[in-house]
Amino acid sequence: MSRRLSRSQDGRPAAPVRIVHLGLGNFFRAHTAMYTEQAPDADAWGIAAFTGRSYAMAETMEAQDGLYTLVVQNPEGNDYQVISSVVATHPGPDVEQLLTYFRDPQVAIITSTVTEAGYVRTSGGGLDVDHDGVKADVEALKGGDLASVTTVPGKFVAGLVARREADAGGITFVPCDNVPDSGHMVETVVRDLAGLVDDSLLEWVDANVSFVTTMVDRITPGVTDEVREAVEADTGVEDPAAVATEPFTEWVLAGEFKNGRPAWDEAGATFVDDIVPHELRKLWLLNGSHSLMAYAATIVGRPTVYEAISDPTVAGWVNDWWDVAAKHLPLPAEEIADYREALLERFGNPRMKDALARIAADGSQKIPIRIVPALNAERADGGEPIGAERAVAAWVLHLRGLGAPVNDARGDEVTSLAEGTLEEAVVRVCDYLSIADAGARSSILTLAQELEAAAA
Ligand SMILES: NC(=O)c1ccc[n+]([C@@H]2O[C@H](COP(=O)([O-])OP(=O)(O)OC[C@H]3O[C@@H](n4cnc5c(N)ncnc54)[C@H](O)[C@@H]3O)[C@@H](O)[C@H]2O)c1
Ligand SMILES: O=P(O)(O)OC[C@@H](O)[C@@H](O)[C@H](O)[C@H](O)CO
Repeated sequence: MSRRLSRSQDGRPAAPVRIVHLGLGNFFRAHTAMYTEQAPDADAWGIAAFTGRSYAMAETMEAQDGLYTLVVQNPEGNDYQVISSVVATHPGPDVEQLLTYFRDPQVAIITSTVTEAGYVRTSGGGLDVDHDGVKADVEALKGGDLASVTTVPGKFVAGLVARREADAGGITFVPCDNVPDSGHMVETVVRDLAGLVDDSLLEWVDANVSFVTTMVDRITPGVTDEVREAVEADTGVEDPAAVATEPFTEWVLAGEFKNGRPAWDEAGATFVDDIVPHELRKLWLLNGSHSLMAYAATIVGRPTVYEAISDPTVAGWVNDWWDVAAKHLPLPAEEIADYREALLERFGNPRMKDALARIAADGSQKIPIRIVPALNAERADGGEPIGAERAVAAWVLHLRGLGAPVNDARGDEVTSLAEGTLEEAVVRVCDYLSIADAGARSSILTLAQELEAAAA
């Protein structure tokens, strides 16, 4: 007879809320919440977590007092750990509750994993002021109706307005999405929005708010019934909030904390002054090859990372891309070689069922930062970055309906780029991605034709 998790039965008292998290998804449960759990001062740092737009995970976790099972899928078998750092869960639309936390001087940190698209930016990196949700948030904030905001930047700014009114002191944003210079990214959207609704907030932000940049790494697939069944069979717990992940984990942070932080360093996180090499290593080598496989490997009938990397042709494409990226990474060759080797091992973990359809989502936010910088840099150096160009070619075909389905925050805009003949599609997508080099465009067309011919 299986049981459900509960704090009283599992002997896990709840810590006071000092961290608020936006985006109660799989990755947060596998990574950020786990670091807080493992910090030696975890009993002082409880997390209140909000879902995005839905209610489901908040309700599921509330029913088990925020506890959940973390499943580490080692190649040789699972490890199970009950995580207790999440002490309260709330549906994303409950902005009143979010404001209550912002008004609390004890709350010191706002973490987020809301996907790249959640920060509602233009391709230039600023707040997308033409976005309908942002426009509505501007009006709500101007009218003092803080609880009506719906976008993530809207929630951040509403929270800061509430915190200033409550004179609750310093606070730090710690975004944990796969975005380079993520602290600066959040600072930009917050400042852009604050500037539109209340200029005086900017000065208060200068004095009271800091933005920490992070590099986060732990491959966390969507949860399957197989995972939940293994938890029940092996631990006797029926846990609808269980999440499965790989053994590897990394968290690198840079920046100042205004109001303290957990001893995450003692739980394995690394604090650095210069985060750029760490970000680029991970974003280009791991996420770049992920995106390449998500588009190219699904076209040739490989639906998961494991199946893709086990196919020598796809593995060759990944290596082609890594060869391009390696030339433009500001890192010692040996470090890059070690990371490539480790990635092959991680991708080759047969127990991880990581669907490439998950990774394919929101390519409009990912291809420009994961692939295009190295592609353009190599062309500018007179090289032929075929490994990068193949990723773009595959994305063009993906937008034309081949391979993984399109699920993109800018779906209408980017699929319309790929209409018409393949030649027209390549030109429009290259314009969109700022790939101007004629040789690159011609190579992308040839590679797209080859991939189309190889489609499963
Ligand atoms: N899964 C991984 O392997 C992994 C690893 C490193 C980093 N990340 C980062 O974490 C992010 C989330 O990944 P996940 O696996 O937790 O996904 P997930 O789908 O499990 O969770 C995403 C969360 O973000 C919310 N969300 C989505 N779009 C939003 C929007 N437009 N506005 C507000 N909230 C929104 C969702 O409601 C959900 O709570 C990724 O986009 C990535 O940047 C993921
Ligand atoms: O999470 P996304 O959507 O930004 O990217 C998909 C994957 O590349 C990503 O989730 C990786 O699994 C992760 O970044 C590994 O740390």
